[in-house]
Parts: sequence; C-alpha cells; structure tokens
Amino acid sequence: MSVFLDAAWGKSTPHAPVWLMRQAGRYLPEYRHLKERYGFWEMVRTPELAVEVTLQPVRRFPLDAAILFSDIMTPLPPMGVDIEFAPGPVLARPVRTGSDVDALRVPAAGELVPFVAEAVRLLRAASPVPVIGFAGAPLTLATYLVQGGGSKDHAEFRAWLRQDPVSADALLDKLTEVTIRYLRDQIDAGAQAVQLFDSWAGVHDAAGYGRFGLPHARRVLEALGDRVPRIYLAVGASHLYGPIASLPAEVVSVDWRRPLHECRAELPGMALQGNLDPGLLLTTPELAVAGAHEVLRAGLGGPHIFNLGHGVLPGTNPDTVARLVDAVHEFPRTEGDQGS
Ligand SMILES: Cc1c2[nH]c(c1CCC(=O)O)Cc1[nH]c(c(CCC(=O)O)c1C)Cc1[nH]c(c(CCC(=O)O)c1C)Cc1[nH]c(c(C)c1CCC(=O)O)C2
Repeated sequence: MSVFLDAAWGKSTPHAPVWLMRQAGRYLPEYRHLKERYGFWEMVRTPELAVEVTLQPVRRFPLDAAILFSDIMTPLPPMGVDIEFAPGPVLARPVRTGSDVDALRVPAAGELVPFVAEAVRLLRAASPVPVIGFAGAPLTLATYLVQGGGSKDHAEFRAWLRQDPVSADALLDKLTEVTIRYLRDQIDAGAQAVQLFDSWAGVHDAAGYGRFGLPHARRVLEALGDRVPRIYLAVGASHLYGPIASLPAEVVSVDWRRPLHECRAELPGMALQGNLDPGLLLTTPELAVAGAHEVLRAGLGGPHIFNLGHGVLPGTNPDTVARLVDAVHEFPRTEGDQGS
C-alpha cells in the first residue's frame, strides 16, 4: 500500500505523505529545458511528453504521489473555446452571453481528451508512486471563461453571475457534465486519486458560493462515487468551510492562512492536505523546514497529507524542495496523535 492513499482514505500513517501542487513546472531546470523545444499545449497533448514532465519531480525528490501534468483548462478547447497560455490562460473570446453559452459543445466521454487518458495509462505503468488525476471545479472554470483570463478578485465574473443567473446556470451545468466525463476518463484510465481544483471559490461570499459553486462541486464529486479518494481544494475559502464540510470528498486541501488544527475542527471527518505557505520556499531551507515542522505539528490529530497551501512558485530553489520533502518524511507521527 501507499502512505499517500492510506492518508487519503483517512488511515493513520507512520509519517505524513508529501506531494506538492505544481511540483512539475518552471522552477525545475529540466522542465525549462523541455519548454525550450515544446509549447505548453504541445506537452499537455503529447502523452509521452506529459508523462516525462509528470515524472521529472518524482525522479528528483522522494515524493509520495505524482500529479498528472496537464491543466484545468485542458477539457475546454474541445468545447469550442480558444485558449492560450501567457503564461496564465488567456481566452481569445470570453463567454458572456446566453448564445455564447449555447454554442459550447459537450463532447462525449471518450472523445473529450483521449490524450489525457492515454497519458494516465502510460503514467500508471511508469510511475513508482500513485497517480493523481485532476480537474477544475465548474465555478473556477467558469471564472476563466467569463473573465477571459486572470484577475485580482474576478469582480466582473461575480457581477455577471448576479446579472445573468440563467446563462450562469446553463454554463455551470455544461461545465459540470464535462468535468464529470473528464474525471471519469482519468479514473477509468487508472488515476488512483483525483483532485478538484476550486481555486477561485474563495472570492465569493457564502450566498454566492452556495448558489453557484457548491451544488456543482457536489454533483461532480457525487457522480464519481468513492472508487478513488476525492480531494477538494479551495483557496482563501475558510469562510466557506461550513458548506465545504458537507461535500462528498475524503480530503480537503487548505491554504496557509489558518493552522491545520483550526481547519480540522471545521472540517470534521475529512483528511486534510496542506498547508505550508509557498512563499516560505522562496526563503532559506532552514526557514522552510521550520515552517514545515509547524505545519506537521498542527496536522497531528487526524489524517494529514503534507502539501503547500497553493502551487510551487517559479522562483523556488529545487534544493529547498529536496530539504522540505526529507524533513516531512523524518517527522514521526505516533499512534495516539492521529485521532483515528
Ligand atoms: C488555476 C489553475 C490553472 N491550472 C491549474 C490550476 C489549479 C491550481 C491552482 O489553483 O493554481 C492546475 C494545474 N496546472 C498545471 C498542473 C500540473 C501538475 C502539477 O501540479 O505539477 C496543474 C495541477 C501545470 C501548469 N499550468 C501552467 C503552467 C506554466 C506554463 C509554463 O509557463 O510553462 C504549468 C506548469 C499554466 C497555467 N495554468 C493556469 C494558470 C493560472 C497558469 C499560469 C500561472 C502559473 O504558471 O502558475 C490555470
């Protein structure tokens, strides 16, 4: 068995398993080297390249899980949306009107992104550790589709939801269906856990999240069943832990803004993933390790998967990541500490 899967299923483990969001990417010289030859979409759409990039951090560090190299935007071009990366996603034509929503296609499961299923199959054969599949949650995907790209707090998107709730519901319904198909494809191909990234859930108040986010995240997670552990991530969303605690997910991934023992009290019965501030990885290995020890101590008292509170930043030194991963593995979790 694997410490990662054990912790994700809520079992106690001798040490916290560790993987890092954005563990593959620009902070690794071997990624930048490949990126000189291939575009981002090209790497995502070529299974052999996606597998290679996925395994780069796994070869370098003794990580406990591999997350498929892809993007939350991957299932959107087959819906008819034109997306480029600069380096964040930019849409040539944002979705704004009812007829923009009507024009979006909902491709059948096998036709959606066959290259992703193929990458997962190859990865399962090649990876020494469990493979995590992932998708964007409908509300977060809609944020990019309507806003057209990144933004500080997506005020235009929040306005659009309130001004045109009929189109919003239609858009979220289509995205929910596509997300279910996309994740099922990955599980069928061998993904051993899935993470639903609701990265922008936190910009909404409880009413907005309850109306436009929660029901769709619930439908996606419910449709998957408990074949593999389901991880739900929301950033800047501790005001939403009440509703999030009601989701059918085995694990919640929390950001760095609050200590894990406080989060645990508000997310009863769920394993926690997180939550070192990714900014600490830009300091010294000593400060990063001290921060990790604090996180690990706060994580005792229940199942814990060590991760960052959000993705690895491009300026991170890989040597600091190496020290961090070792420090997590060396930190013992004794039986009585784990609450289960
Ligand atoms: C919001 C979001 C996106 N993509 C993703 C999210 C959810 C996670 C989060 O909240 O950050 C998810 C994602 N994107 C990527 C992965 C790969 C797996 C991994 O975590 O290692 C994963 C899980 C690769 C990527 N996705 C992207 C890159 C950088 C592309 C490059 O310049 O090489 C990578 C490695 C591009 C991308 N894609 C997206 C953004 C905002 C950006 C640019 C900003 C950045 O680089 O951090 C959308």
